[in-house]
Amino acid sequence: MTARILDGRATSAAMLDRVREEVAEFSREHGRVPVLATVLVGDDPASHTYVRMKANRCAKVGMESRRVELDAGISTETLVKTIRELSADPAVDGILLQHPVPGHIDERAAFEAIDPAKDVDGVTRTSFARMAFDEGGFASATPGGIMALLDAYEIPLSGKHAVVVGRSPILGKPVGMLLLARDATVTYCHSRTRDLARHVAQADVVVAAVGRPELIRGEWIKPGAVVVDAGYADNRGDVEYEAAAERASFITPVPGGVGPMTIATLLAQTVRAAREGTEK
Ligand SMILES: Nc1nc2c(c(=O)[nH]1)N[C@@H](CN(C=O)c1ccc(C(=O)N[C@@H](CCC(=O)O)C(=O)O)cc1)CN2
Repeated sequence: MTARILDGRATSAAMLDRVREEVAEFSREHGRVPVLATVLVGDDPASHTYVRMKANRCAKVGMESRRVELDAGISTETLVKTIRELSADPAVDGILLQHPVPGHIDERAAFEAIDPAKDVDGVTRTSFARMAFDEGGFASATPGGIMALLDAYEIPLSGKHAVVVGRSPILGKPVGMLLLARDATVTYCHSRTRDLARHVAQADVVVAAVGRPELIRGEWIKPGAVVVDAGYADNRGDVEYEAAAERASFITPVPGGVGPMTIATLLAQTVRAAREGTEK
């Protein structure tokens, strides 16, 4: 079997076309465009690239982005204060704090300073709980993007065994919850899992979200499985792509799979936040 590609570039482009229309409609109705504030701490080149990509995509759909760049040495208190100010600013609709922040900063405290109504990246406890209870909060951007990609290809999930490799709060954990909400049977694997290969080999759907290039060997993939690779370290996936593609029915490439869907989801959720903000 040779897998069909789950094309995140094409799917996200279609999503962004819809976002562009929604932005135009919002602008006609409210006389302004939605605003996404991005907060970046420090000099990590990859993080700078991702924030720049987000700002570029905002411009392409007619949305405004406001970039806040902070010195690597700032304290948690200063970061929290900056984010609280953005949360209180009526001109800002959505807030994104680029992960990771430098090690001395309490990232959780910084995430929690985001008003849940503006948490378009789905990183707060409130968003997580709303996701877990299926109460319509903002999804974490990458998990939301993964679900949108699976839906675009009409991949059935109900009753399927999904194995999520990784348990980070903004990726592995929430994607498992979203799969569970769609009636998949979910197994989480992580760094202490014994015999990862055995678990992966049982999966109808594999979501690789560990950030360790090619950790998942192609020969582990069950023939016909759907493989979603959310790895992005150095633009390399967590899955041994060529070998996995020989066995899978569908597979995401890296680049061109999950990454573009992450940004499209972030922007879609920003327009939604802007709309919901005006309904209050
Ligand atoms: N606050 C957040 N921080 C981080 C997130 C996140 O969702 N929220 N995810 C990652 C990084 N990330 C977004 O921030 C991200 C990574 C990769 C891509 C992407 O589209 N990659 C392209 C390839 C890159 C290129 O074209 O140069 C691809 O896969 O095709 C988007 C977003 C960690 N931090």
